[in-house]
Amino acid sequence: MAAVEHSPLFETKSAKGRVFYKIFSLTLFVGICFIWVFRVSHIPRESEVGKWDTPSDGTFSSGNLSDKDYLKADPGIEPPVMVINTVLSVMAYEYPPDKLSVYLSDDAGSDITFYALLEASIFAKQWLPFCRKFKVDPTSPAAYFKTIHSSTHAKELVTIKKLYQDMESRIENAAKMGRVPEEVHSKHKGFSQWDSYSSRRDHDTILQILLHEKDSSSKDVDGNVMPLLVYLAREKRPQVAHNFKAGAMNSLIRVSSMISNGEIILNVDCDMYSNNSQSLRDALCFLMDEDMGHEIAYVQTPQCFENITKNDLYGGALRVIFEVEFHGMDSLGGPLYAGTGCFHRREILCGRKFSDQYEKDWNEYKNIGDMKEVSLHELEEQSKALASCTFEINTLWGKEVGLLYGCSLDDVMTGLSIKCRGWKSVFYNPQRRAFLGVAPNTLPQTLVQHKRWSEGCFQIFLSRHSPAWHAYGLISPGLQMAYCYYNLWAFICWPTLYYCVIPSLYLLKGIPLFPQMSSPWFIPFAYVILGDSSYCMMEFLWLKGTVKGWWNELRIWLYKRTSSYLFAFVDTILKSFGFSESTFVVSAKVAEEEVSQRYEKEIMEFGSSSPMLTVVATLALLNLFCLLGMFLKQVFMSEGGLRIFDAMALQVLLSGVLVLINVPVYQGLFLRKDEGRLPMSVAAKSTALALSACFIFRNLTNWFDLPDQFRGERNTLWREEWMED
Ligand SMILES: O=c1ccn([C@@H]2O[C@H](COP(=O)(O)OP(=O)(O)O[C@H]3O[C@H](CO)[C@@H](O)[C@H](O)[C@H]3O)[C@@H](O)[C@H]2O)c(=O)[nH]1
Ligand SMILES: [Mn+2]
Repeated sequence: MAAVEHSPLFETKSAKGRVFYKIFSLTLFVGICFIWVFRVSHIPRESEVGKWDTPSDGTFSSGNLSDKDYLKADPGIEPPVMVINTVLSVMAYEYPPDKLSVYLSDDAGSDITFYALLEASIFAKQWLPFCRKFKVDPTSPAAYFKTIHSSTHAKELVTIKKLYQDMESRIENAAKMGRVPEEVHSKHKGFSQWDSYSSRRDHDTILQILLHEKDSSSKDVDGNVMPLLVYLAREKRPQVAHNFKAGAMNSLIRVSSMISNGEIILNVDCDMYSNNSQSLRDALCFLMDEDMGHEIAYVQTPQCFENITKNDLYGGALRVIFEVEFHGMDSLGGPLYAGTGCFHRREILCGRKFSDQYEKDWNEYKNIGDMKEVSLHELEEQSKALASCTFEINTLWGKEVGLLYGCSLDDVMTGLSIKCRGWKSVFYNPQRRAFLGVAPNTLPQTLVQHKRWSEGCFQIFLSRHSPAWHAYGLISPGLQMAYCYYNLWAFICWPTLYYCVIPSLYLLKGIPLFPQMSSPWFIPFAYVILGDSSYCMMEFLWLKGTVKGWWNELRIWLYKRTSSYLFAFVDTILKSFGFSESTFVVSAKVAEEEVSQRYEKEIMEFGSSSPMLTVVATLALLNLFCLLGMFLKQVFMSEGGLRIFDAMALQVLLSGVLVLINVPVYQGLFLRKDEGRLPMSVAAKSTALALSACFIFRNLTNWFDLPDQFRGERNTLWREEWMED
């Protein structure tokens, strides 16, 4: 630990093996150039199809500032107990509590979430002193109780655990019943705010200050002040766009400016908790650094997850992004704003432009809430107006101020616009994870999440903030490229789909698309394929992944590209023509017992039927049919023997790998009986689609090939019987 504490704040280290890396990437690039040359010089012309058939070608100082933590929730899928664990974890930061304010944004406006927060504010009176006394970390009670097995303070532990469990069961009961216990309801005036509530999309602003210095009861059991705690459900009306998470964040920014006006804003998703009670102080070190701090707009921590299994079936750990790519971006001006676990300067988030003269006098800061001689009730009423759904009309909120609207990745777009205003960001990746969250634990959820991400990325690419053109000259070219790399995710669906479909169909027909093994052209193909896949695997293993984990990630890589990215691409285009509306599909955070058990066992969960799963299953079957078809023909009809494997080695390899990687899909379609299998409807649709693709393709190309029907030997061997269909 000592070594960690004394490591410098800003340090630029060259990665090891840079020379090797440069040579390697250069040779890969040369290989790719050869492949392009091959492609261009080997385009089949219709009348030449026969030719293709022949096998020949082919440090911290505590200033007078206050920090706040923003969280948001939706009680159906985001259970209140999880949300209050997030809240409690950040309330217990090792930081002067009088300078810490915690706000919970509840976008569903649920009285049960409010009830849970009320309970949490009472439990916190015991929990915070307990954390201080025993140096508890993680400070999320649920997570702490899970990790602690033996302790020197067994008695206290038993007591606090019992308190927690009682609270938990009260909240869970209320959630199960769907209403707050009558006696609680009548005791706390806060609940009366729900009297005029009609639905989660139609209600007034609900705002309640649960803990505040001015309130004498807001002290913990040791008599210490507690962090400020506020519940907010912004006003929502069906006819007014609420702009999802960005809208919620902007309401919080305004409301908090009235109540506490902390200089630094930390935002955390409701499904993450603080796992490192020092991280707040560490992040402040970057922002308050005398030499560099004035350039830094935000400090981003990596998104890490608590529920990743050994071989990470859904590639949820995002290892390469957070352990390699973000560090790389850090040297080019700083990482993306990833939406959670990020410490912002309030004024920069609110639109301030960079200037060399920008200097922050941290001592100048005054807590606005304290300055006002108003009662808590008045403060609440005044703040409510700031969360009204019409407040932003004819203002720059969402356009230049606060989080930007109109994109499913509002956070990444906001981060980019901050960079374009001249600021830098910092990637802070402490050894002890700063935050831990919940990664999706079913395939459909993973695909939906990646669809939202890739769609948002593509929207940014096409928007007026595009890193490709708008950012030109405003951020470094390297950073521009890095942003474009993410922003063009959706576009990669096309080449991936091409490689999943066309070579296999041509394999079925016996037409080589790649050079044969004995041709010199084979070398660049083999080099690029082997070089790239072994490098990716090594990188994955360096990042403490397993070989199976790498294989799983490769599978998810494929599924994302062929389904999430495809749908994201199409949706983005439709949206840009006004044919479809923005949505934010909130990720589920809890799963049924059986689903969780399968997740622990790393059995792929399909469960529901969705167009994305149909695409995945269709491609899996298409490859299976093509490969089987090819083998059958080879065994039963061909006189060419194994020559096909020389002529079409790469196609056989590609189809073969696609079939192997899709084994969980075949199992889900035909072999499994549990609830997590692929539904019958998907099985029927995908089988029909894959078979029709094979037949249509055969007939189509036969139609093209008719004049050459009898030209090459292979033609006669490979085209025939299938034509009877
Ligand atoms: O209308 C909305 C929608 C979402 N949220 C909150 O936004 C957070 C993130 O939503 P979640 O469903 O958990 O999405 P994830 O895909 O898990 O989140 C990742 O991706 C999002 C962008 O797509 C980022 O904003 C998140 O920070 C990042 O963790 C949660 O706390 C939600 O309660 C709202 O407050 N209002
Ligand atoms: Mn989430």
